[in-house]
Amino acid sequence: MTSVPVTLCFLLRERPESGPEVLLGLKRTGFGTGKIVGLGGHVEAGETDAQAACREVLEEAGVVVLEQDLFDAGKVEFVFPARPDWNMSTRLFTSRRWAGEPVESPEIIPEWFLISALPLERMWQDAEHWLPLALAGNVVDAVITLNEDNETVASAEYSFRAV
Ligand SMILES: Nc1[nH]c(=O)nc2c1ncn2[C@H]1C[C@H](O)[C@@H](COP(=O)(O)OP(=O)(O)OP(=O)(O)O)O1
Repeated sequence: MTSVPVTLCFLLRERPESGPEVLLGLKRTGFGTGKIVGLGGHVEAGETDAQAACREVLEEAGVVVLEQDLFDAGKVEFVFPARPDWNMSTRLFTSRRWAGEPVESPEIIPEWFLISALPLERMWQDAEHWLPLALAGNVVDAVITLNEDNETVASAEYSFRAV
């Protein structure tokens, strides 16, 4: 099975009054248009996963994250049996340190969400299986297989370890 390497990078901040928040965004173009997604995208030739994560966060939300401030949150394989060309091998990162305020780009309208109230009904349906684990500080190893509709979840296999 071949799969395209991609990254997702979740910026995390503390709100003393309400609790921890994560930066997600409304996808305006390309894969997942109309959904709330994590910031990220394709790993280009010659790039490491971490380099790609930093580049994508800058391109999509105008925020500077340094590689040294990324934390490994594991990986998710997205398997689309009806569209194998969509299969993605996704490296997950979190970061609590960055420079700049998120701004919208042609690709994403960024928005902070409470981790205790993730907008799961507006995200890819599979996010409920792996996103809360990754945001809680675990290293996740997940394989999500989609149904023929390329939307609903056929199976979700995962393990995780706390760090
Ligand atoms: N089932 C799924 N659930 C999910 O939550 N995220 C998924 C997913 N399948 C793919 N993704 C994410 C991983 C990756 O970050 C993103 C696809 O990459 P991009 O946002 O870069 O796609 P685009 O079509 O916009 O491509 P570019 O033209 O390279 O920007 O979708």
